Amino acid sequence: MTSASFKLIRQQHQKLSQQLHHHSYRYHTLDQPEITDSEYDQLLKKLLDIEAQHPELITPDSPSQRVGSTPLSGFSPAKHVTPMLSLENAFNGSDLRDFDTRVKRFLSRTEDLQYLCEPKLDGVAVALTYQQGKLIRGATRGNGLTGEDITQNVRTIGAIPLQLQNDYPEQLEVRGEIYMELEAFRKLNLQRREEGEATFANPRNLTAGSLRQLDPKLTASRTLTISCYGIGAISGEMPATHQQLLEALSHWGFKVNLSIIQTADNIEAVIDRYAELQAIRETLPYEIDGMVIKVNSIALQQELGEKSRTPRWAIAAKFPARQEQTVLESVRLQVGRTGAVTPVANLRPVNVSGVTVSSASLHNWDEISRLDVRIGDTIVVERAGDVIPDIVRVVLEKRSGNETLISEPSHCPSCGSKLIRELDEVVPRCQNLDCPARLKESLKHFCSREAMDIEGLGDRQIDQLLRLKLVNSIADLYRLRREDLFQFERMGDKLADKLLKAIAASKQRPLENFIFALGIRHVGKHLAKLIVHHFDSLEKLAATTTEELLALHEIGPQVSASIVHFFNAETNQKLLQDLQELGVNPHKEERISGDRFQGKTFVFTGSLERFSRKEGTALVEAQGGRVSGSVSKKTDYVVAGAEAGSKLTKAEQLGIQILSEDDFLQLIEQDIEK
Ligand SMILES: NC(=O)c1ccc[n+]([C@@H]2O[C@H](COP(=O)([O-])OP(=O)(O)OC[C@H]3O[C@@H](n4cnc5c(N)ncnc54)[C@H](O)[C@@H]3O)[C@@H](O)[C@H]2O)c1
Ligand SMILES: [Zn+2]
Repeated sequence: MTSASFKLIRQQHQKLSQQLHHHSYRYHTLDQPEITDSEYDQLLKKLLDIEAQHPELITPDSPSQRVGSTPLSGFSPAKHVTPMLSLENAFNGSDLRDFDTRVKRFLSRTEDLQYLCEPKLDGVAVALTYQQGKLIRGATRGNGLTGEDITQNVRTIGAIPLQLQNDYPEQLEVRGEIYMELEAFRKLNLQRREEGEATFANPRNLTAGSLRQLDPKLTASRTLTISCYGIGAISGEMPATHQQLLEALSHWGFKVNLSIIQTADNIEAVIDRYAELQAIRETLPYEIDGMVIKVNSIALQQELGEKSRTPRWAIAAKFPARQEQTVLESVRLQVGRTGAVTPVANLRPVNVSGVTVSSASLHNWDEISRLDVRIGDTIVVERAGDVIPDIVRVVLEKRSGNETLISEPSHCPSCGSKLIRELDEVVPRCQNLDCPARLKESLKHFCSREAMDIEGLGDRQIDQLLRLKLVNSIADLYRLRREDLFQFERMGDKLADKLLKAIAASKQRPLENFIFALGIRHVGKHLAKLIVHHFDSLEKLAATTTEELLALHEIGPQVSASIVHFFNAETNQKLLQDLQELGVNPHKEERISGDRFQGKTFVFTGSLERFSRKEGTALVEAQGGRVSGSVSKKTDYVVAGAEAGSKLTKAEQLGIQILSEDDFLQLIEQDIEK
């Protein structure tokens, strides 16, 4: 090679390194990536390819040698006992076969080589330290050697045990991925979209943002959970295989994805499982961005050891990004119930990994200028967990010059009044309280299932009510007469009766539904529940102060200000009075109900002392859970009282989480406190 061409390669290497450092900082330290993960992975692969050809270019500060990025200074530093590493990447079967070859070349014996295939959850890595079974520290990965101490935030996550169970080791550091389920992510984004707040690009970003901020109340208000996949340190005996280690973790009370983890006896079986997992990716309740393959035997893991940045005994097989190119045809403006005007892109329909996509989120005008996206542009669209996909970037090579700029509107597309954008806001707002678009969104929200649950009043019917001018406010819903409804298209006697009945029935909804239905900014279903737990009646809530609200576990300054502001507004006071006069009488339900145990099955066994079986069952069912009489693979929790027998043994064999009576009550209370 001539010295001139080597110089060129060195320059290329330098440029890639700079780019990678920049993006790694944006992603790991600021939680504000500018490119997608797959674009980052491609850049890294280019760098690795150059370094494979020219090892002399590998310096200790090359992105290929470093994990993560600098920890944030707002947190106390948390030094790791053993480094938290990254994983090498594979993108296809051939990369996996290369991995298998490398592993076998390194090992002195390979007869009992077996792999473990785990889903690669896309969240934030944490190290949880336990002493004598008590959680004493939670830390982020940071740069691998030092992370951030986020103990206070981690403690608010219900799925992280504060106290371990059974025969736990005296010293233990567990590693896992904190993440947010898709449904919770979508709900939160929807709420933020309606309120004109910045939405999150994907659940990982949201998780990182919720964990790495200084107010534990904010962390607690976001429904995060965890999946544990390994350890950093352990006292006492180490299990023989990684699978046994994971089973032990589950036995001690950690959440482990046991049902989806599989062993594979050779690399072809691994590749089959990779395809299988990719096929079920869309059906999982959380985002996975690949599959992690680990050598199952701990002895073999130790023989293989680590490189500077990655272990030799594991690899991450990434899934391809769910991206396609299409054309942005036009932009429509949506007016939310708080008056926020947000832009949505109408796209030429395109199939993105099995789903037809015809619109994408543009988020807000800052985002539009950052992307420099214009009408007529060819763009890259990506599905990343949200119902509405994202625009990743503009394909500049395809720009013809005929594209038109997307300008920020000055007037409301619905009522024509002047829009105002406050300094700290990302979108402009219509200030007109009587704006038809705002009323429509408020009505839709008010009637929705999780709010007043008025069956038969969906989007279409609400459109008609407004068009026929039968309703000019939320209170008007309760003033509707039978004859009014006959102005509807295709309305018969039966249907009209049914609708009137549904409206009347909504007068007796639980208070938490009503508070949620009011559409107070920042008050989602979860907070509405919390508020009802503390204020017995609407009157008490309406008379509250910011100080009183701030004393509650999950309520911060923004939320408390918003609630007080809502009840101080004259129009809202009038609305509440009208509703009361019309007989809307929301009440506090005796037992706090929720959906925290939705899809979960409990089994009670042994003799229970703190509560009866019937009471226990009621508590589980109030949270949407199920109680069964026998233990099977489908059981999620076994609550064991004194002298529990065969059911307990079976649960232990199956690695099902076992709760003492106290653990169970703690689990129930956690929800009520939150
Ligand atoms: N978009 C950007 O600008 C940008 C910048 C930097 C990094 N990234 C992305 O971040 C990732 C790279 O960072 P990385 O070093 O964290 O590597 P990685 O995410 O590829 O792999 C390591 C991580 O995987 C996680 N993990 C999930 N399930 C696991 C399991 N079952 N077993 C073990 N680990 C598991 C752990 O948190 C671990 O730290 C890539 O996805 C990359 O695309 C993106
Ligand atoms: Zn308007």
